[in-house]
Amino acid sequence: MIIHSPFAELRDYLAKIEQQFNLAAWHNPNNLFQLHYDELGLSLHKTDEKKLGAIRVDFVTGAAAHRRKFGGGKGQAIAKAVGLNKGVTPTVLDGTAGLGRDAFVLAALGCKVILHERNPVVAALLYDGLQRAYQDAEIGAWMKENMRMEFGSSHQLLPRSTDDIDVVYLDPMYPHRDKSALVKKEMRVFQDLVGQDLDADGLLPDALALANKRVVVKRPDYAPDLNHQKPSMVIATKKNRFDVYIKAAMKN
Ligand SMILES: C[S@@+](CC[C@H](N)C(=O)[O-])C[C@H]1O[C@@H](n2cnc3c(N)ncnc32)[C@H](O)[C@@H]1O
Repeated sequence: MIIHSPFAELRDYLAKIEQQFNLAAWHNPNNLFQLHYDELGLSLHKTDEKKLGAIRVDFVTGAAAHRRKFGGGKGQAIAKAVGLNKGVTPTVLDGTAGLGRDAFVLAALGCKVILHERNPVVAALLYDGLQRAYQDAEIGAWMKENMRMEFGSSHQLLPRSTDDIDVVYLDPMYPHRDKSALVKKEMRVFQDLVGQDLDADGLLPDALALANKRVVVKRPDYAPDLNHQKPSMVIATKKNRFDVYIKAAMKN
């Protein structure tokens, strides 16, 4: 897979991304997926579903900017799940980063977040989104301080981590029941791009070994417990739940 772009001056940067994430070796079934780089950065397109539009990572404008300014509050389920309290801002390792949405929510709430992503195409999108954010005059320094990614599988990276991690956050893919338009476009593309993360159970023991305080697993409400392991507590939202495995109390 190569990155298409009208900008000749970006060839070196794009070649670096192609190389870093080994995009040439990635199996692109029937050339279904394409990567483009335009004035808004790197984006993914699915050629048989033009209506879906582009999928890209944007930490700087739109919904991300709003969230950064207004946070979303420590009352929201994800904040409760990772144990955010007054004065407590844990270091979180997001072992299944995807496009970094949840990681950004956590960073906006004050956490320092390390992101792991193993899918080369998703990792390239995430990397480019982070690079553009790092260069932003307003949030660049804050982003560099609070969000960094590592390309690879958490199956290898979690046991090797030397970071002092309070919380490991996991949100592996799980088969969606709902095939209707209700399933967000991004989720549908992800199903085809990434598959089902059938090896996700194996992440829990490594996550529990690494986290000082807790492991949080995001699941659709109908999914079984990860690794068939009962959580210490469950925080339910409309369609998802956060299974929380507590190791130690959150303190400053
Ligand atoms: C459901 S998405 C995560 C979405 C993410 N929480 C967000 O808010 O954008 C799951 C992602 O985890 C990645 N993933 C699954 N297992 C992984 C592993 N063992 N190591 C690294 N990434 C993994 C998949 O490639 C996929 O991109």
